[in-house]
Amino acid sequence: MDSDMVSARRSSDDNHFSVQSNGGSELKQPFLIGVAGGTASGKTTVCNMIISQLHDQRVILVNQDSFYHSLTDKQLQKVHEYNFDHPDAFDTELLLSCMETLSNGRAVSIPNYDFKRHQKIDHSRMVNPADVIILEGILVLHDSRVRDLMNMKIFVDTDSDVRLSRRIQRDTVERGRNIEYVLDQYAKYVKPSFEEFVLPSMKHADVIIPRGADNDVAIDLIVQHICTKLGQHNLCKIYPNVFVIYSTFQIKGMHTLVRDAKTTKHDFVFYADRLIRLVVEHGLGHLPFTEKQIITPTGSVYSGVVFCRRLCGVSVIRSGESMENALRACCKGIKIGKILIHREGKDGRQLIYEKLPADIASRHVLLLDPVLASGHSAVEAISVLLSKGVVESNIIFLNLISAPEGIHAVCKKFPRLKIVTSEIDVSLNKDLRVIPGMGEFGDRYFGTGV
Ligand SMILES: Nc1ncnc2c1ncn2[C@@H]1O[C@H](COP(=O)(O)OP(=O)(O)O)[C@@H](O)[C@H]1O
Ligand SMILES: Nc1ccn([C@@H]2O[C@H](COP(=O)(O)O)[C@@H](O)[C@H]2O)c(=O)n1
Ligand SMILES: [Mg+2]
Repeated sequence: MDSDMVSARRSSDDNHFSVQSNGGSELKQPFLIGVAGGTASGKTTVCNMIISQLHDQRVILVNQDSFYHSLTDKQLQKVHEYNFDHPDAFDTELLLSCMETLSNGRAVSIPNYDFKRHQKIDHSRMVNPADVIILEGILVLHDSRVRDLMNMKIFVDTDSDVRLSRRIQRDTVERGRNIEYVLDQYAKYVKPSFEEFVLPSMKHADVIIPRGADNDVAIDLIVQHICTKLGQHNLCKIYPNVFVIYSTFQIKGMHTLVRDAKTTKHDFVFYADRLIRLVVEHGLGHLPFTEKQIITPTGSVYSGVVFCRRLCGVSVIRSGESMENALRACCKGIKIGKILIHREGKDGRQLIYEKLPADIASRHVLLLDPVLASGHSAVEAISVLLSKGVVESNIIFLNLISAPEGIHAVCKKFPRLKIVTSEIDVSLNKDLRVIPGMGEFGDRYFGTGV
C-alpha cells in the first residue's frame, strides 16, 4: 500500500487493521495540455501567449523536439535523406516516461536538442513539477498513449503557405539552413508527413485554433478554461478533505443533461439519480473498513474487507431526500434522519425540524444535499449534527455540485469533515444561485417547478 494514499490504524474491538482511504483517485495531478500543429503554425508562439496569461500559475513548457533521436554519423552523412517529420524520428518512450514522471509530481531531466547538429546536447534541462504542463510539437496528438495523458488537446491550424514562408525565414535565420535544403526537405518530407500524420491528428483535438497566435479570442477562451480547471484543483489543494469524483465523458454527459434547462423532468430524474449513485458510492469509499480473510467455495483464502457498520444518512429536506434511494440501494437497511432548514431572507437560515437516530453520536454520517451553494444551510445542518455529539471527522457531505463559496464556508468552519462532489461550479450569482448550476434541484426533481 502507498503510505501517501492510505493510513492504517488498529481498531479498538479486535486485532484487525481498519484502513481509511483518503481517496487515492483524487491525488492532485498537474493539468496537462497538448499543443500540436504543422511546422511553423505558431505552436511555440501560442504556448508562450498562454503561459504569459497564466501569470500566477506554475507552468512549464516541454517541446517534443527535445525527444528527437540523435543522428548517427552514418545518418548525418545523408541528412538530406532523413525524415524528421516521421513519428519514428522521436524517442516517444522517453517522452512518455518523462511526462508520466511530471504528471506524478516529480522533477525530471529533459534532453536539449540542437537543430544545427541534429543531436542532443550533452547537458539536459531539469524540469520541476508544475500546476500546468504544456507539451508542444508537430506530433504530440499522434500517439494515443501520449494523448491519453492530456487533459486538453489543442491543434494550431495555420494556412500552409503562411507556414512555409515562416519556415523558410526561421530555418535560414535560426537553424543555419540554406533555402535549397529547406525547400527540398519541405517537399520531400515535411509536407507528405504533415498530410499523413499531423493533419489526421487534428481530429483528436478538443480545440482547434485557426490562424494561431493571431487568434486572441481562442487563446483567451483557452486561458479561461484552464483557470476554471485550476480553480477546482486549487480548492482541492487548499482543502484536502474536498474530493471531486474522477471526471469521465459519461459523467460530463450526465452533467450536460441535468444542467440543460430543456431537459424533461423524466430525464432529469434519471440522470440525476445516476450521478447521485456515483457520488454515494464514492462517498462510501471514504468510510473506514476492517480487513477480513474469508474462504471461497474453492477452498482458497481471499483477503478482503468488511464495510463500516455504524453508519447513517441524514438528508436535508427537501432536495436531499432525492439522494436517499441511492444510499438505501448501497447500504441495506441504513437508518436515515432528516433535517429541515428554513430560509429567511437572503442568507438567514433557521432549523425548524430534525429527526435523527438516537445513537447518531456513535455513527459515521453521510449528509445528503445535492447542491452546496452559499453553505449557510450546510453549516446549519452540520452544527445540528455536532450538537448531537457526531464527531466532525465522521461526517461526509455528499452533493452533486458545489460552489466555491459553499466549499470555503463549510471547510473553514469544519476542516475535519469531508466533502464529496461530482463537480465544482464557477461561482454564486447575487441571488446566491450556483452558476452555471442546474436550477432549483428540488423543483426539477420532484416536478414542482412552473
Ligand atoms: N501570428 C504570427 N504572426 C507573425 N509571425 C508569427 C506568428 N506566429 C508565429 N510567427 C513566427 O513564425 C515562426 C514560427 O512560429 P513558431 O511559434 O515557432 O511555430 P511552431 O512552433 O509551430 O513551429 C516564428 O519565427 C514566429 O515568430
Ligand atoms: N534536426 C531537425 C529536427 C527537426 N527539424 C524540423 O523541425 C520541425 C519541427 O519543429 P517546429 O518548431 O517547426 O514544429 C519538423 O517539421 C522537422 O522537419 C529539422 O529540420 N531538423
Ligand atoms: Mg516550435
